[in-house]
Amino acid sequence: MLKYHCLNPIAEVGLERFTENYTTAENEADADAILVRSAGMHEMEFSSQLKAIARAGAGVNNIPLDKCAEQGIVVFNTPGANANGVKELVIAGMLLAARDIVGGIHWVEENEEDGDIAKKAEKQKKQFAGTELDGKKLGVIGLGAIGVRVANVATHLGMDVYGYDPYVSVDAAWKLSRNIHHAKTVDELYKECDYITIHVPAMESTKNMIDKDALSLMKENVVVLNFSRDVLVNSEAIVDALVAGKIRGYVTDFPIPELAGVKGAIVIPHLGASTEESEDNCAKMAVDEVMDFLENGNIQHSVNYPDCNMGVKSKGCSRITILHRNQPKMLGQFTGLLAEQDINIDIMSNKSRNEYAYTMIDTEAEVSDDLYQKLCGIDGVLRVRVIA
Ligand SMILES: NC(=O)c1ccc[n+]([C@@H]2O[C@H](COP(=O)([O-])OP(=O)(O)OC[C@H]3O[C@@H](n4cnc5c(N)ncnc54)[C@H](O)[C@@H]3O)[C@@H](O)[C@H]2O)c1
Ligand SMILES: O=C(O)CC[C@@H](O)C(=O)O
Repeated sequence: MLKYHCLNPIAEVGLERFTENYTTAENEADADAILVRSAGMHEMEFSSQLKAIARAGAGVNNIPLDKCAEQGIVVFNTPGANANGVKELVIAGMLLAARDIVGGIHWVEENEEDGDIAKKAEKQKKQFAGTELDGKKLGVIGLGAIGVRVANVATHLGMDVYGYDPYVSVDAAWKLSRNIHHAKTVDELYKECDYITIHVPAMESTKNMIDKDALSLMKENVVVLNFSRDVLVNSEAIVDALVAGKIRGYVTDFPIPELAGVKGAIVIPHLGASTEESEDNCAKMAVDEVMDFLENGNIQHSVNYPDCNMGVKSKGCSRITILHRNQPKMLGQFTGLLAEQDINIDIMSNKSRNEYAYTMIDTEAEVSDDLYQKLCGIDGVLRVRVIA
C-alpha cells in the first residue's frame, strides 16, 4: 500500500483519483508522497520513505528543491492549472485600482441605515470616480501560463499591451496574441505603461526586480500589480512610491505588514488560485503526477529532475529507475552491472537537467537484491527504485 500525506487541504476531486492501492499517512514521515500548496517546507526533515512532493500550484519557492534532489525526492508542480483563476483576479485588480470601488462599497456600508442613502449617494459618488482601462497601456512582465492569459484578455478590454519575457517558451509564444507589442527590455515597458503586472517565479534572479530604480523609470500615476510573490517587489520602495504619490496604486495578492493602511495599496489575501476550478485542476494534476511516478517511474512536470516518460510499465517486466548526478560514466556503470548479471535491457531512457539526471531501464529479468545494492552503491547515485 502506498501512502500520501497532505500538508494543505487538497481538493477532494483530486484525492478521489487515488486508487485502492493508496491510503493516507497520518504523518509525513510515513508518506511515499506529500501533496502541498503554500505550506513552507524549508525547515522540514524528509524521511527516506519520501519519494515525491507534488505542489498543487505553480510557485515552488516554499520547497527546498536542491535538498530534495540530493535526497532523491522528485518535486512536481502543476503548470498552468490555476492560471485562469489568477488571470481573472488580475483583471479584477486592475478594475479595483482604476476606480475606487472598494471606497464606494465601504461608504454604502457605513450609510446603510440612512433612509436617504440613494439621494446622498448621487452627491457623494464623485469622490469614488476613476478612469477606464480602454486605451491604457498595460505592461506584462513574464509571459508564461498567467502572463499570456492576462496579456491576451487585456487586448479585448481595449488595452494596448506590451510583453517582456527574455525566456519565453515556444508554447507560450504560440498562444500570445499578435496584438501584443514585444518589449525588448523591461525598461522600455516601465517607461511606456500605465499598468504594470509581474508574472515571473520568485528566484534569486527575480527578487526585488521592481525596486527603487525600476519605479523611478515608470510614468507618474502608474498602477503596479503583483500576483506572483511578495519578494519580487521591494516593499520599502513601493511604500515610498505610494506615499510620495509617484504611483497611483499597488495591487498585490501578498499581505505584508508594511502595506497596512498605506493609501493606494489594495491588498488581497493570496486568493489568486482560490477558485473551485483552479483548486480542482491543481489537485487532479498533482495526484496524476504522483501516481504515474510511484507506479511507472514516469516524471512529468518536475521542477528539480528532468521529465522522462517510458509509458505504463508492462506486466511481467521490472522497471529500474535511478535518480543520479549528471556526470560522466554513469550509464556505463549501470549497464555494466546488468551485463555482469546476464540481464538483458528491453528499453532504456536517460534524461538530464542541470546537475541531475534520471535513468529508466525495463527488463524481463528478475532484479536481485544484490544488483539493487550494487546500483545504490555507485558514486553519484541518489536513489534506486525497482518497480516490479
Ligand atoms: N497568486 C497566486 O495565487 C498565484 C497562483 C499561481 C502562480 N502564482 C505565481 O505566479 C508565478 C508565475 O506563474 P505562471 O503559472 O505564469 O508560471 P510560468 O512558469 O508559466 O511563467 C513564468 C514566466 O516567467 C518568465 N520569466 C522568468 N524570469 C523572468 C525575468 N527575469 N523576466 C521576465 N520574465 C521572466 C519565464 O520565462 C516564464 O515564461 C508563479 O511562479 C507563482 O509564483 C501565484
Ligand atoms: O495554493 C494556493 O492557494 C496558491 C498557489 C499559488 O501561489 C501558486 O503559486 O500556484
